Amino acid sequence: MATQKGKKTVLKFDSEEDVANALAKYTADLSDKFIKDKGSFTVVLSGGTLIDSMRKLVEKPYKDSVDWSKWWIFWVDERVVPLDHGDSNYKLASDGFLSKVPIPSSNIYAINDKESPEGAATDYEARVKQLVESKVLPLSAISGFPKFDLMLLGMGPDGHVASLFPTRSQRHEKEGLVTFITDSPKPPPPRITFTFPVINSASEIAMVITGAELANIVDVVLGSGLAADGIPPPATEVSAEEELTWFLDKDAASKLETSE
Ligand SMILES: O=C(O)[C@H](O)[C@@H](O)[C@H](O)[C@H](O)COP(=O)(O)O
Repeated sequence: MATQKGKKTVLKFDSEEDVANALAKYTADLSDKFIKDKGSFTVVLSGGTLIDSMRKLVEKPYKDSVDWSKWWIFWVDERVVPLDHGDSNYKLASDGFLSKVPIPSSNIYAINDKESPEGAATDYEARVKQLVESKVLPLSAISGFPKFDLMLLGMGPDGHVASLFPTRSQRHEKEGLVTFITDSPKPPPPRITFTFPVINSASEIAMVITGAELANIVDVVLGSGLAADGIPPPATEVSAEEELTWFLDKDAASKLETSE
């Protein structure tokens, strides 16, 4: 299957607040576009600070202007803990975002938290495949994998995205849609995660990266692409079929060459 990488754009903002404002407009504009084009908007969330970065989306004008009834929500990775556990990405998103906008609950795809990590990955993959069957999710004409409209991703200081870590095998998974890990270097250990073939089949991807603690890895990923240990950080593998957009605040971009 031919691979095609879309456009890559790097946006730098003076503050995290400016990133949040820009992310809200970007997401609302994509919502309008996809709902106009195909009647739905499929959005894949990360955990971590991303949900806080989405806070402007649940304020005016977007709270009232976005057609939330046409949104479908998924997670790019999830910790295999009860959905009401403090470590759950579902709980994080529910408390900070989903409880504030009227997305139909039947359109929100949380993991089956009664399963083992392997069982939860198998279950999530089956449910994504069912949505392809029912035409909610198209298949990418390039990769043949399910194609989500928008993925909102964070990145760890080691350059991990989702739960695809530099020294773990899951980053190399090329067949399955969803895999699992039981020894995540970032706690908690048990997680499920979309694989790179699914991530990189998305139409649009936003990498939302703020804070000085990520400045080094941002310079590696957007600069040399090689970390000190010589291992390419997983974030260097991220691409979108239409556009990959990096949203950086000044602190996260502080090590980038000014010419970037
Ligand atoms: O489940 C998770 O932990 C996230 O999906 C993870 O991939 C996160 O996006 C990065 O670790 C960045 O986390 P921060 O945004 O908190 O820095």
